[in-house]
Amino acid sequence: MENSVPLHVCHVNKMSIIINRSHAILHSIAILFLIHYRLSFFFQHPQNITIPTLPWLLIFVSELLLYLAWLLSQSHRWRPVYRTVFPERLPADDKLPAIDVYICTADPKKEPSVEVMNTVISAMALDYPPEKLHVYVSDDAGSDATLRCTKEAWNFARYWVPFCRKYGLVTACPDVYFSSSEDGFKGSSDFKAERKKIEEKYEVLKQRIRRIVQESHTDVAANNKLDHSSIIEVISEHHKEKDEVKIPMLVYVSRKKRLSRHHNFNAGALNVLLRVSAMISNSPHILVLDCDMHCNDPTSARQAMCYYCDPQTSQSIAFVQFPQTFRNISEDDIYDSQLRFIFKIHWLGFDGAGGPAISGTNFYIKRKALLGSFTKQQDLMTLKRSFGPSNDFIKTLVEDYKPCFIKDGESSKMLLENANVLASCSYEDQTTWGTKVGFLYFCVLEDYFTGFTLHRKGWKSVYLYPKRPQFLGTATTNFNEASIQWTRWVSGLTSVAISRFCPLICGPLKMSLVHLMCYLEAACMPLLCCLSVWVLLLYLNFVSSMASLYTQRFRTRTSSYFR
Ligand SMILES: O=c1ccn([C@@H]2O[C@H](COP(=O)(O)OP(=O)(O)O[C@H]3O[C@H](CO)[C@@H](O)[C@H](O)[C@H]3O)[C@@H](O)[C@H]2O)c(=O)[nH]1
Repeated sequence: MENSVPLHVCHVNKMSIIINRSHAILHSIAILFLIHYRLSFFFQHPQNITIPTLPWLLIFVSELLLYLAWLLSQSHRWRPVYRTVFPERLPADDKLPAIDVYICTADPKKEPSVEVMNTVISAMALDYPPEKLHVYVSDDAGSDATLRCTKEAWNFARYWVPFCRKYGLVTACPDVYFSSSEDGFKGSSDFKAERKKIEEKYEVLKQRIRRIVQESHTDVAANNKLDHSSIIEVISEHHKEKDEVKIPMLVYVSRKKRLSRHHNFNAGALNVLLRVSAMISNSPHILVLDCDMHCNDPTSARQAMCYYCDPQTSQSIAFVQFPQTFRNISEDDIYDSQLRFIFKIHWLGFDGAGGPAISGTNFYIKRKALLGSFTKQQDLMTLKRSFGPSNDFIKTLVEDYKPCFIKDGESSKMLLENANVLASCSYEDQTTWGTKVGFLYFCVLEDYFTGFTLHRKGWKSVYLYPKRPQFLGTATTNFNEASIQWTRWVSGLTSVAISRFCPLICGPLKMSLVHLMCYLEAACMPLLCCLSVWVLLLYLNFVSSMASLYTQRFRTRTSSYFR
């Protein structure tokens, strides 16, 4: 495709760059003076040294750690950029590439089903050709209730999606749409009547979901979320009647789980989806969503495609990241649940340096970046060693391969059986899944580590921060939840910082120094801050023991004086 007008532009804010860099230089000069001051203490004549050396050294080490943390944090301020896209300039719908949407859920008791189904419905309502959009729900709990709710959601989507398309709704999530007064009092009488009808259907959907969930709570033989077989169901094929308006395909996937096996959390679920979806739709692009993160605006897919449809960027860009925005933020937000410092500051600088890290959810990623692409001439045995024994899956790795999973509206039984094998817990044994291909398992933050590995290999990424939030989720709002989440993130980042994958050791392959510093800052910041505090505590400990020593001496002297 040849475009005389660009599909996207990148703006560099020169003024903020000048201010940030001047501040960095001035600050560095001040730091150099401080280092000189501290160091000169050690080169004094021993007779002039009146202060004990150890506390001086401890303070100095602590300061050095904080200087290093400050230096790394400058990487985000070095070249912040923001981007604008022009989706209206995209080629015609028939030329757009297909997209698979992955929505992962793990526990129907902790993750409210109404919310999860709203995410599913909003993804189905994305403004994209329906035959090129396939939505996959991964249910790690293997819950019958979630499967039944997904079917109900599909039923509702048959009315909701055409309604959104017909009236060009800007809110794709039914719960948000109906709970706000958006469009409620405007529009023609036809629109108002139709809106009322859909709203009633939505109320029925909510009631049904709640009933299903209640029944599952009272069901004695409820599923064991840690031990169950795999289930793959193409929801749409159960409805044989022909709908006038096409809606995206919806597939329910629950991977096999056994108590004796490690399942690698979200990354494990995503890798199963990568394999199963390859057999069904094999779309070249994938949108990953957490189950509590609904599509707030239907245009995100077209916005992301502005990079993938541009021949100049399509080969190098692995993923397009959108920020995480939340709808349940309190006015005070004392724990910064919005993560403003990440999504409003750091990611803009990360983008200017080579591309942001993957943020777990809200990103469009290229299948090729995760799996590689191969020709028919590739050695089959080598591929099997890497991707596992399934011939059918290996066929899907060949570029532009289209699986014939669905024929005349029905899925092929044999391919469905094969897809179940791909979702078994032993499929990844003796393969490179999670170590070299797919989402990587090395640390609990699969997003950070997978993004870092892609950048190390030379892939780029972009950060899109449009005015209207494209995705909206629920944030942690109390101390308990926030501390659990932060503990997981910090321990994940620290495990990378102290491993052989520390960006300092294995980073500088195909990344710029500033980009490397961005990754290094994320990995090392918790460690650097803790270490500096630890050294300071050592110092305080030293000071207090010295103080008690002096008080003791003083007491002994004064008591001997009065005797
Ligand atoms: O074994 C698991 C664990 C989690 N999930 C799903 O993964 C998503 C994220 O998990 P959550 O426990 O909510 O983690 P958060 O800390 O809220 O999520 C952030 O951090 C994670 C890495 O720790 C990323 O995977 C997420 O995408 C990112 O939003 C949710 O939809 C879960 O249902 C699974 O499917 N299987």
